[in-house]
Amino acid sequence: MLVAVLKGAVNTLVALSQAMTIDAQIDFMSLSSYGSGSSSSGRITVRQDLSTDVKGRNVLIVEDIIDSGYTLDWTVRELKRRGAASVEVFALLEKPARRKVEVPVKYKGFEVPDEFVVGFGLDYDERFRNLDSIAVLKPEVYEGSLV
Ligand SMILES: O=P(O)(O)OC[C@H]1O[C@H](OP(=O)(O)OP(=O)(O)O)[C@H](O)[C@@H]1O
Ligand code: HPA
Repeated sequence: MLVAVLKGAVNTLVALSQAMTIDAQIDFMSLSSYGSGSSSSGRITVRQDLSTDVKGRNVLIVEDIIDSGYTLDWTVRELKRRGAASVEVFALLEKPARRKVEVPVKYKGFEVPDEFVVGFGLDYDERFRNLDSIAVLKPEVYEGSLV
């Protein structure tokens, strides 16, 4: 089954699941650690939990971006703790320069530089998620002068 980490992974989940040729169940977990900043607080908040018991299930976590790795590390541990038979990861984007925790990623999309990116589900302070492509946010925006 696919487990998308909302909100950011919503577009990635749609694109990935529609490209798959096998039947896959879908569920969602809404996690947050960024709030209105551009770096992780390191504290994961569960805004909304899965509706499925993952015990005994083969899970593919679908993430939009791995930055510090804190969100993914927490998610992998949590799904294993709940008894998933296997837990693997698909990540559309990775930002290696910012990594604090290493988590194995089976299916990788693209590496991005150490810049804050938005669009295709990714936000800055809940903005820009509905851009149809991924863009680098000008630092002036998150450094304050345009907010
Ligand atoms: O590797 P990390 O440093 O943990 O960052 C990655 C996570 O941060 C973002 O989520 P966020 O907490 O902003 O919530 P959102 O998906 O609702 O935007 C993104 O969607 C990832 O889930
Ligand atoms: O670069 C990013 N953009 C949006 N959300 C994020 N969450 C972690 N890194 C990012």
